[in-house]
Amino acid sequence: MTHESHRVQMARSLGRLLKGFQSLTSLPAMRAQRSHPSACVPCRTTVALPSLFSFKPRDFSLPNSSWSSEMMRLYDHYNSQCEVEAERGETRGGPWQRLPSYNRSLKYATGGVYLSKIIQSRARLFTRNIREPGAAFEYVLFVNKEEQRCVCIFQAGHLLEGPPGHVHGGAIATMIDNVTGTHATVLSGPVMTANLNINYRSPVPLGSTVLIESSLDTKEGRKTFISCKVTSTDGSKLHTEATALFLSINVSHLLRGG
Ligand SMILES: CCCCCCCC/C=C\CCCCCCCC(=O)SCCNC(=O)CCNC(=O)[C@H](O)C(C)(C)COP(=O)(O)OP(=O)(O)OC[C@H]1O[C@@H](n2cnc3c(N)ncnc32)[C@H](O)[C@@H]1OP(=O)(O)O
Repeated sequence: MTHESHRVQMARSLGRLLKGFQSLTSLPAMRAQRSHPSACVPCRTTVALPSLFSFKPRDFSLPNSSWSSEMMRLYDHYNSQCEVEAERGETRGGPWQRLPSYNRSLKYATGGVYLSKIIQSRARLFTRNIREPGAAFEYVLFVNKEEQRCVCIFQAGHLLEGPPGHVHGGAIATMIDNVTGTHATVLSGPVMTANLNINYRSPVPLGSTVLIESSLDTKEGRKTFISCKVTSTDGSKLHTEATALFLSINVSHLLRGG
């Protein structure tokens, strides 16, 4: 296989992946697969995966034993407001949809097994590359398409320390980029971060659970502008504020190395 045909195949694979990711929010239902004993929401169903996934990879956005009771309470709160499948495949109620989260992109895309062997065998999504539950980034994202906003429930583990007892600013920036970037992808398809502006207002205690909320400011041509804030779970404390600009890209942009 020539270098050029590798690139073409990878472009196709990435294109399918991004399309699949975006179409997730328009699937009949983003059903909750629950694995935590204390979770008690009415919809006990399985996760809907896009057809491009050839087998079931681990969905990191589902509860695990490291999740605090506050993390579980908020997960249940949003999960219980998620779209559920009613009879005959129709959907019922629920303004929110939970976004599943995997640690390898290409491996699970059609053709990705081949590509992953050559190019991507060791690549992992930055925020999902530590196996020990609770050690680093524990989070789940919910999207509200009508209100064009996202909510992420984030529990910061002990490996994310910056100032003693508090979360590293780079880890907070990573999560803001992750949440706003995912939100922009849902709204606009393939994008890359062009600008990220962050004001750190108060430190985030290590081990705590916080809310990261993002909302669409405006879309202008290829540009998607998003605002974001990190707060305590009761909303009383503002930890961080950010604005971000995402530019829509053609996937070939990634293959050219930018
Ligand atoms: C990739 C898709 C991933 C999707 C995954 C789906 C599966 C989901 C799984 C898991 C979710 C995880 C989600 C994580 C998300 C993380 C996202 C990141 O961290 S991305 C890495 C950091 N970003 C970079 O490395 C970009 C580097 N920069 C570039 O590549 C280029 O500069 C780029 C693409 C941003 C723009 O380049 P140009 O050539 O396409 O566009 P030009 O012509 O320069 O600009 C177009 C317009 O935008 C303005 N512009 C460009 N940069 C600007 C800036 N920094 N500030 C303000 N305006 C800017 C320009 O002034 C111009 O505006 P006028 O059309 O004239 O009005």
